Amino acid sequence: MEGENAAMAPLPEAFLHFLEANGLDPSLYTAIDSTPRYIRLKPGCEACIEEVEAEVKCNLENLEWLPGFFSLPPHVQIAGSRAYREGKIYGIDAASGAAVMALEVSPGDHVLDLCAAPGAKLCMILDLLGDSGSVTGVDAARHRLAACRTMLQKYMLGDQCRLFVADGTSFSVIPTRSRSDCESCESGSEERVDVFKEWTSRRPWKERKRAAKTGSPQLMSSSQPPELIYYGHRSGVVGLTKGELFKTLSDDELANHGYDKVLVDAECTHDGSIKHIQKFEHWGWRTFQRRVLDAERTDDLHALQLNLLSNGFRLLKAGGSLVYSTCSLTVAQNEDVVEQFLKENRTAELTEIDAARNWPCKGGCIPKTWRFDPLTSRTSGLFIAKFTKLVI
Ligand SMILES: C[S@@+](CC[C@H](N)C(=O)[O-])C[C@H]1O[C@@H](n2cnc3c(N)ncnc32)[C@H](O)[C@@H]1O
Repeated sequence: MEGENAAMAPLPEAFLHFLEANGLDPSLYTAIDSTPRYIRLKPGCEACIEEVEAEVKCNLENLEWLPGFFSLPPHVQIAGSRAYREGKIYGIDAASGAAVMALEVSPGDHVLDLCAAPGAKLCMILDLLGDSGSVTGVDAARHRLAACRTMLQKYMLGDQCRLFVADGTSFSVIPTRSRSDCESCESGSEERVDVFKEWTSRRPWKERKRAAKTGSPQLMSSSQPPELIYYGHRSGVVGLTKGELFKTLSDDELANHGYDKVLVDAECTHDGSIKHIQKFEHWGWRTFQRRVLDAERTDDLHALQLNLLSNGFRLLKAGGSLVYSTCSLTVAQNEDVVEQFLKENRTAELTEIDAARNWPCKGGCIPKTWRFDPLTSRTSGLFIAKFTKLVI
């Protein structure tokens, strides 16, 4: 069977070609099998560390540079542990945690997560948010966003969150601030009928019939309207009319009424992701070649990444911050996208990430950008850049 006994060394020919074409050193991947696993403790569950250690039969090592994160030996499985089932710990790589920390989420922020599923970073944002503010999660893949909704329910994090199946390159729904905060967003003349009530998982009969008729595409395209698949009772949706929820604003209005923080954890070739590489060891490298390395897809991805970044930035308020990350290590999907984006957006400024001073990672090919990789950082691979929207 293809992929059976596939070892990390030597790497398959197709992957080596991909690395060479992208100027990446294959030795980055020699540490994959010894890279630790990471967990994040749910805030308030600090007392359960010993319980987790006893269950997984190893010590949890505190990551000094990333609050709430612990490393475990690579072979340890957490999915069967009681702490995981009970929602006290999350499985999330430390590099992903760093991307969220770079956002510097403050209580009260309205945060947009433009490629949110399956939701490890979204949950961390919600844990950092405190009792006020909101998080809007968007993803083009319905089944992946449905998994994200399940995760919100498991970790009891849904109150201040709403989830839209939508194309992030054209998504336009503004944050739901309190109505008095946003007078210009109000549609005074609109009759307040048909307002959103408390969310229920049971869709009305009419809606189910419509969905059955049209079918449910797996990936949302930019021509389809966003579909709200979940909202918590403190997400700001309850009490709004459809017209208010989906009201769009001009770019000038967005400068005042856009999101405070935006995360664009963009779709990519996943070539830096340990989880993906290990998945393909199992599935077979031919699948990897077809699904990941295909040149045409890589070109499309570059445009998709730039469009996601540009639209995320458009929805940011002036003075707000955006973090762009990918789990690819290629320059084409990272620094090239950043440079092109800066050329096209004069109000965007690449920003220093203060926390990065303590991160075990390397600088990117342009100043103020960062690269995690298994060899340097003992984490999965991740590129991180942060932008501020200038007030002009
Ligand atoms: C790297 S994953 C995001 C991981 C996620 N941030 C997390 O922490 O769990 C990229 C996501 O982008 C989504 N995606 C791909 N194209 C998209 C688009 N045009 N608009 C929005 N999301 C898209 C994919 O479905 C995928 O879930």
